[in-house]
Amino acid sequence: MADMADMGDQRMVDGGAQDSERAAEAALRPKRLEDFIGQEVVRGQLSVVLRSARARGVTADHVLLSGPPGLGKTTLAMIIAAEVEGSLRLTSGPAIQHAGDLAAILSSLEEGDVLFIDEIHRLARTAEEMLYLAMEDYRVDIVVGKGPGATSIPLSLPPFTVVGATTRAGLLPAPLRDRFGFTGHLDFYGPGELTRILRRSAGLLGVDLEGEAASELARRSRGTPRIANRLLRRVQDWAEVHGSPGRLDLEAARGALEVFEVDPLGLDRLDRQVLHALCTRFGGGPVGLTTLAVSVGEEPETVETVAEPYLVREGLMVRTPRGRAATVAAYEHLGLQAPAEGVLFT
Ligand SMILES: Nc1ncnc2c1ncn2[C@@H]1O[C@H](COP(=O)(O)OP(=O)(O)OP(=O)(O)O)[C@@H](O)[C@H]1O
Ligand SMILES: [Mg+2]
Repeated sequence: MADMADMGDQRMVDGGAQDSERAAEAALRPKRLEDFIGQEVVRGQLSVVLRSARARGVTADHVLLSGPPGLGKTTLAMIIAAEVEGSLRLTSGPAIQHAGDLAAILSSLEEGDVLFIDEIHRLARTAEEMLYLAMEDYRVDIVVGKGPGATSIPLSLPPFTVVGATTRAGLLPAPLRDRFGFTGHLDFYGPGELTRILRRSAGLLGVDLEGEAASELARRSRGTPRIANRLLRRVQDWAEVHGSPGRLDLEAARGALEVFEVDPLGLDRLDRQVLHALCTRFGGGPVGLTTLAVSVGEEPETVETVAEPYLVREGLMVRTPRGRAATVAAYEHLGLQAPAEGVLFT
């Protein structure tokens, strides 16, 4: 794998993990499609796309992956490169400030390379237009010189595959979306899938994860493999300091969940803050996304892409034409008294 030397803003590439977290994640990433657990629909479709390309001896179609953080977009991008036996080149929307940055990357591609563009919805406008041309016609226009004397030299590119990842597919301009031959949307994992992921990770870490402990962690992982793997490491820590290293039973799982204040539904700090603000400051809503985000000191985009999808999926929050609203279940979950009057969603 030939990673780009300057990956720009590293933080963007892996969703904000620190170095140690990043290394731990990398160690647990499935490397082939057959090791990727869950997401049966997307996995099946991808398998067809990749196998067909291989059978025909052509470069695989461009692939767009969308979905909330930590569900496996980067992992799948790496798997695609491995499956097509192409070198993986990594970059991200925010790392490409100017069209020239993208031109430099494109002009260095080799046949069959997989260019992974994380957070593709954050590409600069000019870069986006350059990417259309590159994806469709395998061509890039290199501008030489400045001002009136500038000329553009067309450069043809070898066939390659773009894999774009985004937490916000809705933000991609239609012309860009249309240039992807296949779009896969990743959704939250069910407890059964998370249990399998946890077992696999425990195997790789060389720890003995008992069945009940695995189920408990799976239920409290917010439908997210990244979180499941993190919790597993915290349970490992707990077992270590409580004198049973490597033995992860229900007691260790519950102990760790308590020490690290994991909510019974697996909600994290931001989830709870958003829900709490919605219930206590806005009377359950509906309230506009921006107002809600400001009240918890976050960007609207963060609330919308990181917290909201899971709250909606768990039936704690609903999206209405007039804004976000809490459900009765949200009040119950927070141990709050639901208002006697007003619009309340069940
Ligand atoms: N289906 C899966 N099976 C096993 N492990 C998985 C699966 N999906 C994700 N993981 C694990 O979860 C971690 C996070 O996955 P990944 O980095 O691919 O998420 P992402 O969707 O790219 O997140 P972000 O939007 O924050 O970049 C990885 O370490 C990987 O090992
Ligand atoms: Mg990622």
